[in-house]
Amino acid sequence: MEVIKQVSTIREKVQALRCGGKRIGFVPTMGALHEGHLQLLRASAQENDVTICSIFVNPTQFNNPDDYKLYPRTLEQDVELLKTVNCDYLFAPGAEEVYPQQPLLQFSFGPLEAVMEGEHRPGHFNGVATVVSKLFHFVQPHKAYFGQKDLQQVTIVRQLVQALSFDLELVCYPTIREEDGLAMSSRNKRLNVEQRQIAANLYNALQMARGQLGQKAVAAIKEDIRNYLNQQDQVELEYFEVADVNTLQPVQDLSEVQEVALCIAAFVGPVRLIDNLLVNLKEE
Ligand SMILES: Nc1ncnc2c1ncn2[C@@H]1O[C@H](COP(=O)(O)OP(=O)(O)OP(=O)(O)O)[C@@H](O)[C@H]1O
Ligand SMILES: CC(C)(CO)[C@@H](O)C(=O)[O-]
Ligand code: BAL
Repeated sequence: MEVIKQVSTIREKVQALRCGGKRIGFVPTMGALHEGHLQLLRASAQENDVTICSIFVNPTQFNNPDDYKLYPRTLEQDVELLKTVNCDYLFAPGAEEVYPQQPLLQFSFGPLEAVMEGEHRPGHFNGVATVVSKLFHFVQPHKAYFGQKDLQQVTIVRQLVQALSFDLELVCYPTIREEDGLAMSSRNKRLNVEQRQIAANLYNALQMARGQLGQKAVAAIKEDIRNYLNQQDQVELEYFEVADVNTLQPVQDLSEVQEVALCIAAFVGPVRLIDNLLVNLKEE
């Protein structure tokens, strides 16, 4: 596997690959790789001639300076993991490569960014859209791989791809979980042993909500989830939402939708985690 740090080098490499008729799969990440990332990388290696992974902890998408400063960075370990999944190139640029000038772009995703992560992390999706657009230009993938754990992100990126006519296929893979149900996440590395155990309650809460869907009104389910998580030490719920899976807008009346996304964001100790479950109401 070749590690590339410069934008000019990745551009040259990609141009040569495309001229040679190679199909490029791309997995953008912020590193501290885990099985969730590896699943995306394996899929890319299977479905494309060449796989490029990027690792860039993108400053413009962090609304909280501590979150940026403390984000896990494990590059050496990541390189070893990437070799195990047949990744061909790691693109790991510095911030000065990606942002030679202050980015001034303003994206607008309408109602999609007014809820959940967009509402609670001001500027977050502007930063994601900026860096993903740049990465797509640098890497020019035929296929780009994202995870369902960041459901709102993949929905926004889908809108971005359409709006800017990126010539690529976007694919989304299901959330990989630990044995107790906790969604794998790089930020889990910041949890201490006690917080790591407590964190599984986010998944328990989602399962509890799923079980109540046919029995209770949305408002009552939300109240139960808030009460359940309030009882847990070191957990502070930021939001729990029942959203239409297509628009991610809050659902009041379950009879009006076919499939919902149960979405949660909560602090466990100092670490903010998110998770979601998709539920097809007609199949429940
Ligand atoms: N548990 C998971 N299952 C499937 N895909 C995942 C999982 N965790 C992350 N991904 C996907 O991997 C890609 C890179 O994500 P990222 O590097 O931010 O990792 P992360 O684990 O989501 O970290 P964090 O949530 O702490 O930022 C994203 O498309 C993300 O949705
Ligand atoms: C897509 C992404 C790599 C953009 O920085 C990031 O938001 C992530 O890792 O999900
Ligand atoms: N994993 C999504 C990117 C972020 O939390 O900033």
